Amino acid sequence: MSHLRIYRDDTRPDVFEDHTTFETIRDAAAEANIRFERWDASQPLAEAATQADILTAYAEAITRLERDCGFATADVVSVSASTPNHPELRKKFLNEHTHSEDEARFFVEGSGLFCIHHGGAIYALECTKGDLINVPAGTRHWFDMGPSPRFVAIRLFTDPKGWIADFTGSDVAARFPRFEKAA
Ligand SMILES: CSCCC(=O)/C(O)=C/O
Ligand SMILES: [Fe+2]
Ligand code: NI
Repeated sequence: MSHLRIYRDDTRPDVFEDHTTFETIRDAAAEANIRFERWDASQPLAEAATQADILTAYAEAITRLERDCGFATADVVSVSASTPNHPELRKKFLNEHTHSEDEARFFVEGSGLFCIHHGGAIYALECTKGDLINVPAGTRHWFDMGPSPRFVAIRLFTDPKGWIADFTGSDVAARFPRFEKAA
């Protein structure tokens, strides 16, 4: 299940506000300008599904996001414990960064933890299959796929160059709990 914990960024992370229902997660996330929705993710995907297969299976959702939100391109990030370089991939997203465009991700399989740093708080949002998250441009955040990852996420971009991040240089991500869920 999706799960949101909200920590203060200036205290120990053992005190937090906990949200476990869709409505309370959506409303609390909206305080940080995070869009959180549940979308249909019931398209069957073969174990060996390629990026093109996944984009085709979810073409309708992608077209809707492109039309309504101005995204120009989409790609797929699919990582599992058998992905050879998954520890390096985990590290790539693990430090606080921003993007010059909105970060929209649609989880069609598995789960991962988005941490958004906004207004003196850390919004740690575990996204699972069917979740659509949009983190606005310029928002400090990081993402943890965990030590034994399993997720497939569709990423939408307005810049055809794809994923470009500006790292803040902050060590804040290291002060909050990691995503430890096993695949
Ligand atoms: C869940 S998609 C991979 C993570 C990513 O693209 C990103 O920018 C994390 O902050
Ligand atoms: Fe990001
Ligand atoms: Ni949970």
